[in-house]
Amino acid sequence: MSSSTQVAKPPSRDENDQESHPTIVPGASLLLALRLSARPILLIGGGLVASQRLYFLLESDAHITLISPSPLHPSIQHRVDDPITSRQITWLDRPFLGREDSVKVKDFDLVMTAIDNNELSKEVCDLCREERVMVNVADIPPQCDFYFGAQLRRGPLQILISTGGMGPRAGAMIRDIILDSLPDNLEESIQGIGLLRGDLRKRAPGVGGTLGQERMDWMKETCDKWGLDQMKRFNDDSLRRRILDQGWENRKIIGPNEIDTSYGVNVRGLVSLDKVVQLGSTINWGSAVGGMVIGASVAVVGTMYLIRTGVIKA
Ligand SMILES: C[C@@]1(CC(=O)O)C2=NC(=C\c3[nH]c(c(CCC(=O)O)c3CC(=O)O)Cc3[nH]c(c(CC(=O)O)c3CCC(=O)O)/C=C3\N/C(=C\2)[C@@H](CCC(=O)O)[C@]3(C)CC(=O)O)/[C@H]1CCC(=O)O
Ligand SMILES: NC(=O)c1ccc[n+]([C@@H]2O[C@H](COP(=O)([O-])OP(=O)(O)OC[C@H]3O[C@@H](n4cnc5c(N)ncnc54)[C@H](O)[C@@H]3O)[C@@H](O)[C@H]2O)c1
Repeated sequence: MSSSTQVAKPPSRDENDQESHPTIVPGASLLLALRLSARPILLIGGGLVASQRLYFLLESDAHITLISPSPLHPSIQHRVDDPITSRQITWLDRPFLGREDSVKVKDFDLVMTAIDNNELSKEVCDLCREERVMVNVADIPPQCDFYFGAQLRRGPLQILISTGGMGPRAGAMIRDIILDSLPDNLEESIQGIGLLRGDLRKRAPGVGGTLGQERMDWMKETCDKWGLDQMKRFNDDSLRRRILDQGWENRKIIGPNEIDTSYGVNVRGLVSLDKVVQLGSTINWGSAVGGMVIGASVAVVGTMYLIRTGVIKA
């Protein structure tokens, strides 16, 4: 890693941790994930660049007011004609008139222009500054409040590459390198961890405080212990229940090798009877019932093991 590499890492809670005060290297963009569901967005222009903007706006569930005279780029026309996506688009088939236009930038959360008219782009930009509306001007990067970037999406995972306006093509190439190096089934793992977080929040609701801190610490350590690949197993309802019963309820971090698949009998060597009894006393039996179908078959194997090792008399 080169000395100028910045790994985005928030300051830690440890006040003595030197990494809590990383050097500030100015000039970066603030990378965010905008949540635009049903938000009004103004898109001016109907060519190739506007068609790319429209695609990402549709995926983010925004409502787009599109101002551009016919003919539209075929991909935009397709979205306007498609009954599913057309609900998200209000198309005004005419040129935008700048300051004189009846459509006002102040009525939108974001404005994007992708037109082949530099003077009009500057005017749109001025209007947005006056109203403090964030604007992307495809043909004048220095006037942009935000840039697009090369993107990839795999289910809930989204990655955006920015080169700070230096080399959009290089950004796309870097995106392809990342795409090739991503492990398979990543979206399944992310889905799984989302389900575990959801279940944990049901057991330990609320915001902040000691419980919130415990919840975050437990979640962090559990993620680290399972690792990205194994997290896909969290999609299994009964496994999640067991991790929460055995781990969270006892404030313990249970890894993939320690998960007790039978509740009463740990097939991986928890053969001491007091441990079995101890474990039994901490079981949330209500939740355990759901895990019984899978647990039962493993318990048979486990019981035979205990018999063979002499812990249980046949
Ligand atoms: C990443 C991507 C996302 C997207 O647009 O959605 C994107 N440009 C892409 C492609 C691309 N754009 C251009 C080429 C031709 C080759 C070339 O010129 O390099 C190619 C290559 C191609 O088409 O493969 C021409 C170009 N681009 C800009 C200008 C205006 C100017 O520089 O003056 C001109 C005309 C220059 C001229 O006339 O000479 C400006 C911007 N383009 C940005 C993003 C922002 C900075 C991103 C960053 O920081 O990396 C920024 C600053 C503003 C913005 O658009 O937000 C998308 C790839 C997505 C993908 O493939 O997935
Ligand atoms: N940011 C980027 O990634 C990127 C990439 C390539 C080009 N560009 C720049 O973006 C601009 C748009 O590129 P393009 O390839 O989409 O161009 P294009 O010529 O395909 O499309 C321009 C569109 O703007 C519409 N338009 C013109 N005047 C208008 C007005 N007054 N109101 C509404 N719509 C109007 C046209 O009808 C057309 O649909 C160009 O200036 C280009 O230099 C940016």
